[in-house]
Amino acid sequence: MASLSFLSSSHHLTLRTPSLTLRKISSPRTSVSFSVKAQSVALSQDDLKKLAAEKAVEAIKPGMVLGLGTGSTAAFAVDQIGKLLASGQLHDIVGIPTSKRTEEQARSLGIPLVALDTHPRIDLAIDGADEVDPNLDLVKGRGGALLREKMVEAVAEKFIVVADDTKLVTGLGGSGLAMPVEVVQFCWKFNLIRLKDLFKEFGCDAKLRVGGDGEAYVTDNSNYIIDLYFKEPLKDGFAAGREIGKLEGVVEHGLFLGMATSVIIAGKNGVEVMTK
Ligand SMILES: O=C(CO)[C@H](O)[C@H](O)COP(=O)(O)O
Repeated sequence: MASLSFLSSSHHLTLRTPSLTLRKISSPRTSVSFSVKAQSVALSQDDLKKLAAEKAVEAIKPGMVLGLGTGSTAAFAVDQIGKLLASGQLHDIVGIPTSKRTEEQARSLGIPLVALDTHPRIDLAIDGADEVDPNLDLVKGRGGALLREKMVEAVAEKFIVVADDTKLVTGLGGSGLAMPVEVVQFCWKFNLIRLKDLFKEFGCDAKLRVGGDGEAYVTDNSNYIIDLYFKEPLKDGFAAGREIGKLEGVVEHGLFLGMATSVIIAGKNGVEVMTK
């Protein structure tokens, strides 16, 4: 049993119980187990992300080809992999980064990197998510890396999602936050209108993603992102994904369906491992 030994600096969530117990998730399609015992500590959201990420890293074995995710939670996993390599507790692994950001981070930590072209079989991918539903279906890509993430995670034998419990939703699209669609730059407005029309029954709004500089956000693959905002959760994520995929000029969408092997969720009550 691991125990929580760190304290947070900001955004406190206080654990008042001396130890954490198992909380069962009601979906019949997932099973849950607890593996963390906590002392009475205050945890920030970052602490929770770190906790989930480090739990996932425990699944890494020497010799593995790893998919390295993108985002603030996945970055904790990459950090931990770097630390274990540096201390000699982990060896003989290679990573395939899902974004230029992650590539830079991994290089700075001395993690050996390869490409899908030379290593088309991935043993384990670890990545964050924006929404996780009870069937372990996901929305991903608010960090803009959805295309490479999907390419890597689709071929991973095992895909562990790491998140804090703010990412749990009862239905995809239910957070009211962006569900990204990566589109080619050519006539992006045309696809924005088509996407909005496609989901008008869900009260969908569609917006071109804009970066910090006020210009259109450009992905690592030189595409744009159209963010979809739903007023109510999608009834059928698979049907939605199929319909989006039919639009010419759409490169990828942020619905990651049937891909996660397990989801590690950290919350104020502890760490839950949800599996199918
Ligand atoms: O899909 C992603 C990036 O494209 C991220 O995994 C997702 O946005 C979650 O990020 P964070 O861990 O920062 O909340």
